[in-house]
Amino acid sequence: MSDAYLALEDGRVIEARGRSPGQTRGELVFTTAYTGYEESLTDPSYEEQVLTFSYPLIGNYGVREERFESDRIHPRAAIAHEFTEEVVEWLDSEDVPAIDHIDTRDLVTSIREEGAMKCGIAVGDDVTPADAEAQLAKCKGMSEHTEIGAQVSTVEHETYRGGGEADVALIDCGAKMSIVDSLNERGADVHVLPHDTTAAEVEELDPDLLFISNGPGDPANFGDAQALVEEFVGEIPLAGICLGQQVIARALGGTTEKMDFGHRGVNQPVRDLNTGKVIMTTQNHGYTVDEPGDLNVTQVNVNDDTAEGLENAELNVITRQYHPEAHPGPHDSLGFFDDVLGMVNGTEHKLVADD
Ligand SMILES: NC(=O)CC[C@H](N)C(=O)O
Repeated sequence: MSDAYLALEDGRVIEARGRSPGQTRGELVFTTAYTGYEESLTDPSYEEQVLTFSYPLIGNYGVREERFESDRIHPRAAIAHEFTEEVVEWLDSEDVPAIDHIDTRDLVTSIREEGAMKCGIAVGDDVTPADAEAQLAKCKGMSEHTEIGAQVSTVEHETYRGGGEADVALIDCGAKMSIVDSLNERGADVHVLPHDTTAAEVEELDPDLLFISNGPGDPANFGDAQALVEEFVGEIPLAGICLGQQVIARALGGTTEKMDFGHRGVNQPVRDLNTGKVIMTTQNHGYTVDEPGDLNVTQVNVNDDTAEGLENAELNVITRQYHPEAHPGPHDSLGFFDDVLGMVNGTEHKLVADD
């Protein structure tokens, strides 16, 4: 155990119990997910953020690598009311500072009232409140992380075979592995490509579908992915999840904006406007599509009416703001991947023969 301080943008410095040492900073956000801490901590979309778990006990069913969504922990620090020893060992092994024995109800209420805010954290035997404040002073806003794509994306083209029924070019803006798995399970081969892949490189691959992944930070900082969408829309089917929806909307004349505190959890209600049906979804985002451009809003968040699903049937584009791949969370929306691959089967662009 060691000293620990959390300095907030609202001027407060909160004392906590230190569990994993270090000094860092990031955008302070919270998730209401009551399960799936391994998946959340390895979700690349949390890069440059400090993740607060509102659920009070984190780590109660251990740490298993097969549940990881990427090869490392992405939040810069983690906060809970209580972390188990096993999860603390994992955080410590990756040099990710962690604090607990903190009133997370109060912290979450502050974030809800004042919005996601910058914070500084100092954990160690001799740290002082001034150390946490010094970290806060150096903290950048999410939009200022202009090179965040390079921090999370693959550098090399990697192929994950699923049966050869379609070739999907997945632009890795910080992709969760479950997206690859969901496509592989449905027979598609997935080519995971760097965030700054050029149109010429995509043309050479000649995929059946261009898929823009989830990812951290401001979608405005993913200009290369946006350029690909602008290049290939109407030529091949397009799909996107979370940041992918935002990038595709921007490419098709839409706009995005920062939300106050975002949506992070595993029980966000989404209404489909065609069927009237409400499903429970997994979410992790702080930006949202404001104007959808050439896309139609097909699904909305029940709590705040923000755009959760966008489509353009003529151009063969389907996107979701939430995470249909789950991991963690409910499986209500796995059918999204069938709909996406259905666009491939329904078009003449299917290049890989079935038989
Ligand atoms: N999970 C994601 O892809 C997050 C998208 C984007 N970084 C946001 O915060 O809105």
